[in-house]
Amino acid sequence: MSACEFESLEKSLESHLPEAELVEVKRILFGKETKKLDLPACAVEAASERDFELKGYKFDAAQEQLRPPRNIRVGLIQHHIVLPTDAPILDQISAMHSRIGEMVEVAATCGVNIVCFQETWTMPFAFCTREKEPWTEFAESAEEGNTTRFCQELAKKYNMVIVSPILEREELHGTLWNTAVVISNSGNMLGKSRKNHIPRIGDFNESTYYMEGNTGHTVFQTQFGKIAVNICYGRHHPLNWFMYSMNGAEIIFNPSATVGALSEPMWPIEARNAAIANHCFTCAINRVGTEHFKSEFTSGDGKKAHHDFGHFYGSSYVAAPDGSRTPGLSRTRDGLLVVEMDLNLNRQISDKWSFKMTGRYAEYAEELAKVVQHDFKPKIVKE
Ligand SMILES: NC(=O)NCCC(=O)O
Repeated sequence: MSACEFESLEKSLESHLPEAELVEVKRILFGKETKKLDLPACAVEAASERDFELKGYKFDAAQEQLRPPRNIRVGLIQHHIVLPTDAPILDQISAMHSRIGEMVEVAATCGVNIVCFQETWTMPFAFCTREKEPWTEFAESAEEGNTTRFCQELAKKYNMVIVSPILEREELHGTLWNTAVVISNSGNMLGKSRKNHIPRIGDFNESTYYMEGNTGHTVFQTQFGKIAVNICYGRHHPLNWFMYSMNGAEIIFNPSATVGALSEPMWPIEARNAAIANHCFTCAINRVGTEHFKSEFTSGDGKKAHHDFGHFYGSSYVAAPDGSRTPGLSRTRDGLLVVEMDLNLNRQISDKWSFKMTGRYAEYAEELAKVVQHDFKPKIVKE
């Protein structure tokens, strides 16, 4: 079986382990067995008809005396590109809009309050090619673009906050960015958050296309909680998660596009660790499939030129501040993960572990200010 045919770790464990052992394995692997969420039969039926995986889980928090529970539902959507990469651009974008439209409809049936799509969801991840055309034509205005308009309609119709990561074109200066547009459940655009860290690894030649973000670590106050978006490669930077959390994020989304050979061993750890370290929920989303490009490209590794990027392994999941996590979606199929969470858990875990209270931030700030100076001398004691 090839890596791109292996559907999921959980499925494999479920089909090979005796039941009692499976319970223990899941407890160790996922922190505790996350409760399954009962989803409406019509949603399950629609997902099956529309050929995508639908899974639901629930994170509980303790009942408090002074605060009512703050239960909300998030939806994570992972998907293939719909049309081949050489189809007309508008057709590719429209096909992706229809696919997302039918998945969001199911999310609405499942009571999702905030949905997040994968990184640059309207396009193939063509940055491996280093060709500017036609890929830059996928870029749209975050404020006025068709994709934002499309999401605004969905947000209003379903009373849902939508996080829509796109390739953004800022018309005034012609600058391109990798941007998550955040749309309120009222249908208004709440704002945008640009990708802070651009990869320079493997075929992720993204610095050829767009710039490091300049929107800092914005947090969006929505009706369903304070949310932030740490786009893809930003998940390797603990300080990036940290700064969103310092600005008050209760849920940090990590819309991504990453391939198996490069990052799969890191995937289950990074967002989960960020949830633990920052007393918040994190949501990691990755696309699925293998995308083929007409022109060959090389990977700068001495190997032959090739036409495809490698396998995007999906495996989207949600992690909670207590260190537990949901099982992942499939490595191969489109999917919607619906997760109910009580946001009160963040403060409960903060009171228990107190990482923010015990963090020596003033000391770090002082030392870091010195470290970044060009004449910095490391503090090393020698015999
Ligand atoms: N899209 C993106 O930033 N990918 C970089 C590779 C990775 O972070 O796994």
